[in-house]
Amino acid sequence: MSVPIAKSIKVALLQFYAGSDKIANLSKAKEYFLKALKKEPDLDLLVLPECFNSPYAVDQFHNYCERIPGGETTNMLSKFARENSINIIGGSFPELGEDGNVYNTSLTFNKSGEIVAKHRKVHLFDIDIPGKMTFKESASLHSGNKATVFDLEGLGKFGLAICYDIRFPELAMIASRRGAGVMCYPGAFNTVTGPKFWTKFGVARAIDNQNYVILCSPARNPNGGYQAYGHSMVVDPNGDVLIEAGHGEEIVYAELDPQVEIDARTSIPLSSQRRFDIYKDVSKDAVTSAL
Ligand SMILES: O=C(O)CCC(=O)C(=O)O
Repeated sequence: MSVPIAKSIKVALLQFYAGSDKIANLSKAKEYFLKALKKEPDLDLLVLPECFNSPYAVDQFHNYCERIPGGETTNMLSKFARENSINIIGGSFPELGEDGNVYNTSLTFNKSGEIVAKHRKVHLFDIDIPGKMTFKESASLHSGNKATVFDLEGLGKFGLAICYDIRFPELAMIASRRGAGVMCYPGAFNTVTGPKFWTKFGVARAIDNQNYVILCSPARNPNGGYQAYGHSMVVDPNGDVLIEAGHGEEIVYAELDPQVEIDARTSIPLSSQRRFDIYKDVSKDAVTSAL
């Protein structure tokens, strides 16, 4: 029986908002890292929100984008992870790709500061709810073209996607079929769709796949611009919300217990009851998780 998460994982979700000064945003991220580690020195994992080094605005992404590796955001995250021997899921920030296009990209670093995962947001946030919310990421961003699943040494297997990606259950399913025990979404829902959907998606992806789900949002910015929903949360494999932030700047902490996941999967054994023979019109990925 493979074990999706290898040990109890102590995680901190850093919910803060970004301003227009990129260097100040990076300093703020570092300040929040240090705050979290001071409060909980034995943390295994730090998680940042979507677009933590720039305003969340389609006309701004190209002003903040940088190369990976080599850019100042990647360098700061890598250095902090290495110097503090801590794993970091680095929210997301605008990446200048080798093709000259800009992507909304999330990096994960291991304790040695190495990049172990890179996810480019696959589903761009293009919606129009008349009079309430219009957003068109595709006006300035290009989309990624792969699902992201990776190992964090000593902790287990993770899936990673960004915000709007959560509306497409396939990415989380692929991660789960490949053995992930945790699905993480840095995400910046807003005050229109957040109250209606955010928690439901977190719970749905957890129950669908019987894994932990981490949602990490920016805080609401009192100085205007895009208003994120906040409410960073951790949901357990039974769909119970373990911890939930408000909408201001704060850090929330949770512990992911492997036994809860094992119990959920063994008592309701969805993975052995799946009928891939009748799902032929839905993508089917390699199955490596035996639970
Ligand atoms: O799906 C939603 O309602 C919000 C998505 C979003 O804000 C994003 O993808 O950044």
